Amino acid sequence: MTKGWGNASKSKSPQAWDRRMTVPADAPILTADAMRAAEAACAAAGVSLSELMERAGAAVADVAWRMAAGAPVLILCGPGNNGGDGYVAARLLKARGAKVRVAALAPPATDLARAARAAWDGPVEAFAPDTAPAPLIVDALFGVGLTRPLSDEWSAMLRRFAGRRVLAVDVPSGIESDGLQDWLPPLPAAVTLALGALKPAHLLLPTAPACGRVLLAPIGIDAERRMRTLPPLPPETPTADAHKFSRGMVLVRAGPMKGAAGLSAAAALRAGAGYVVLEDGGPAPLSAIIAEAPAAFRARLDDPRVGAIVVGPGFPAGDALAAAVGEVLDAGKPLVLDAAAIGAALPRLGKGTAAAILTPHEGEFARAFPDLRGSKIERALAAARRAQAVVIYKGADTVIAAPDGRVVAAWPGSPWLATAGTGDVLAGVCGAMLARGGDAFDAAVAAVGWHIARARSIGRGLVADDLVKTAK
Ligand SMILES: NC(=O)C1=CN([C@@H]2O[C@H](COP(=O)(O)OP(=O)(O)OC[C@H]3O[C@@H](n4cnc5c(N)ncnc54)[C@H](OP(=O)(O)O)[C@@H]3O)[C@@H](O)[C@H]2O)[C@@H](O)CC1
Ligand SMILES: Nc1ncnc2c1ncn2[C@@H]1O[C@H](COP(=O)(O)OP(=O)(O)O)[C@@H](O)[C@H]1O
Ligand SMILES: [K+]
Repeated sequence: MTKGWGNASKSKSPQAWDRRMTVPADAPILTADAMRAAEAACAAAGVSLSELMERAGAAVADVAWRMAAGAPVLILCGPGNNGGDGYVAARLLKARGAKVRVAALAPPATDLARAARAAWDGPVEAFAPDTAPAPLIVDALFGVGLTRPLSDEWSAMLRRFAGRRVLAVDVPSGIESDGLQDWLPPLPAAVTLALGALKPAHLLLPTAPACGRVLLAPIGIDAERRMRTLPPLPPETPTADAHKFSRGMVLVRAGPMKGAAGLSAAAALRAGAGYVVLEDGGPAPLSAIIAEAPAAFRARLDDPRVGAIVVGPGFPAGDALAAAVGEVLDAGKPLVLDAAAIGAALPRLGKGTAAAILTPHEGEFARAFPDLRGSKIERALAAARRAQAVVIYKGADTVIAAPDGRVVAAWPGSPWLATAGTGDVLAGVCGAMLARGGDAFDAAVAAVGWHIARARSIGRGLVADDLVKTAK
């Protein structure tokens, strides 16, 4: 990833988390290249690009109409097709009776944008340092075609509108949509209307907070579903004939910091595992956890009812961890590997080992996969392929990736999770979801969804124990 904040962002501090930062659930995500391929497929299937732009502009006009609520609108148009969407929206808003002004940064440079400009019958101002603002600004300057940071001059012109309500078309201008650069936009948006699909930058740091509330206008693009946003949580009700072992049995291997493994074990129980065994148990938030001495725990590794083993929480790197990881890998059961257990297991993963979920945070990821480059999505995918395991690359912008190319981006989570021990909880929840049987990627997605939903329902004052102490 390119370091430095680009010209646009020198004076910016991170935006406070805001409840209005939302994204649609289970929505497709496309890179700029994939977007262009989808656009070409549409054209091949008989939907013209001008029809796509008309649909995009109509969706922008709809959202702008509601946001403006009768107040004047200023639409800023760039030279490309993002600007084209702006001209279409201007025409449709004017036809609905809205008070619309258009200011252009440069003349239209594509055939589509030229046609959209020609169909707008109102005046076009030059976007300049003295352009008068309006209560609603529609940012249609640059979308997925941005190839370099905005100039200082344009950034300053945009910054003058800070504090106004801003609707960004596709992405706030200045953002590199694939999430490869950390350029921040000079004018963050209250609402971003993603066209056809969400883009990685809507869901990854540092750009996601600047997109505000992200809405999706489908516009008829047939986006493949390999990459998507977090789906709604599946129902958790046990089947009528459930018994404790059919709901999944989870083993949690403890290290020297026993509280961490205790949290994982409690989380596995709370997330629906029917039976949870904690090796050499120390303090644990729930007394329903079965604590066993190391010898008895080792004997358990062969128990055919075991659905998943969790190792890593509270277990620093060293010989003891290497031995513990070796034993659980030999057991051939589905695994959750957290913290230093990831690096310890890596050389053996994918060589006939059972399904595994790895749960690295940023530092652990960098230690285990120091050579990987690209966006967080690309790095998570490359790690998953290398380890032949599902990777939950944690953080405020958690990304879940599978070796077969599936990705779920979980932005926005809950910032109340930024407290010690919540990663131990996530590892235990992964254990519960994995122990149900089924696909490890689906288990990881369900675990992240459970974790975030639980954190949101608790909110202010959350400590890791709260995630597991009560059913609600
Ligand atoms: N795909 C779809 O299905 C649909 C896409 N649609 C819309 O199209 C948008 C993509 O349009 P796009 O490809 O024309 O690119 P766009 O973002 O308008 O910018 C390109 C222009 O900006 C210029 N330029 C770039 N960076 C610059 C900089 N820093 N400073 C100055 N100039 C810079 C660049 O010039 P160049 O780099 O060639 O010098 C070029 O002239 C997409 O986001 C969506 O809104 C919808 O209409 C419907 C369906
Ligand atoms: N700002 C944030 N927004 C959403 N989730 C967060 C944020 N900060 C941390 N998290 C989540 O909290 C958990 C923290 O895990 P980790 O760093 O391993 O903590 P620990 O090792 O203390 O248990 C992860 O699931 C991470 O995704
Ligand atoms: K834009």
